Amino acid sequence: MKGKVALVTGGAQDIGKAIVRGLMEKGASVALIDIAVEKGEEYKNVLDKEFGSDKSLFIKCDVSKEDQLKDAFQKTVERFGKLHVVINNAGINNEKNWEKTIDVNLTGMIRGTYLGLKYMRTQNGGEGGLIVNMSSLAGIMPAAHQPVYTASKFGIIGFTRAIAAASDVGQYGVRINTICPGFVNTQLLQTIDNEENMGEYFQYRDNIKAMMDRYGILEPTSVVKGVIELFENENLNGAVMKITVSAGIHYEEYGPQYQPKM
Ligand SMILES: NC(=O)c1ccc[n+]([C@@H]2O[C@H](COP(=O)([O-])OP(=O)(O)OC[C@H]3O[C@@H](n4cnc5c(N)ncnc54)[C@H](O)[C@@H]3O)[C@@H](O)[C@H]2O)c1
Ligand SMILES: CCCCC/C=C\C=C\[C@H](O)C/C=C\C/C=C\CCCC(=O)O
Repeated sequence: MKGKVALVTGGAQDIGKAIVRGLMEKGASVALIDIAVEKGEEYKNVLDKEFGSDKSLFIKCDVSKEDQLKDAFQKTVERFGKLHVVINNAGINNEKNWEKTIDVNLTGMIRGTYLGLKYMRTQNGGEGGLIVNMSSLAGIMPAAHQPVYTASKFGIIGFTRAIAAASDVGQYGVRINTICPGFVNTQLLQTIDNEENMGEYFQYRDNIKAMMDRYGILEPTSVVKGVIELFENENLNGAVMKITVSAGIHYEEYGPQYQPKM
């Protein structure tokens, strides 16, 4: 990771914040992109003291806004000269304002992938690299009280597997993966206690809490381990990583995939 440049969306808090630190500890320079300005600037100050002020960059950006996301990628490359790792991690849980969930979780992630490819594809003068799109176990097993969150996370997996195949066929030099964690101990889990997020599914919050008790809750560091594994193993393009308390890091197995002839 030494000499590599990474961009992490939703990097000011919880899973994204832990990934930023994990990549910097391995020697990367990191741009953390987040809508939360105070948290982002505060974290950047902490990182400056630990790693040096030239090693990270905070950029205020709403990933659902095309211009802001384009600008964030451009600023990252202007500042660090290149780009090797993109972690499209920013995500929300809002079943009431469900269109926003699609805008942030799915549209933002698709745009983040295309922008990553723009700067990283070898055909464009990039040095290749890795894109990780944060899905969820809810992208594999439908979560009854999160239908739109589930749709966004299924969409991330479908898009990522398809674009990873395109990268193979087109020899982009970029590996593209999804990570699907089970419950992780973050502020996102607090949203189930909020009617503004859950809408009509608010009444089922105790069922969801019972699931958390049954399956257990991961710490963000487990997800960091997943990212490092995907960076270090170059043979996993398109793989869908699952992380659970009971089985740790493992991979979803799919049937044969349509593969155009080269
Ligand atoms: N916590 C879990 O149980 C869990 C499980 C599986 C997957 N995930 C996924 O992991 C990712 C991170 O989740 P988390 O639990 O750390 O959530 P979190 O709410 O704790 O943190 C999300 C971060 O994203 C930022 N963000 C939100 N909307 C944004 C936007 N429009 N533009 C830019 N930044 C934005 C927030 O400010 C925050 O810093 C999400 O994609 C989530 O769906 C979480
Ligand atoms: C069931 C939905 C809970 C919604 C809580 C709010 C946001 C959390 C989102 C996470 O991405 C949900 C992650 C996983 C839910 C699906 C399966 C449960 C875990 C099963 C297991 O660990 O083996």
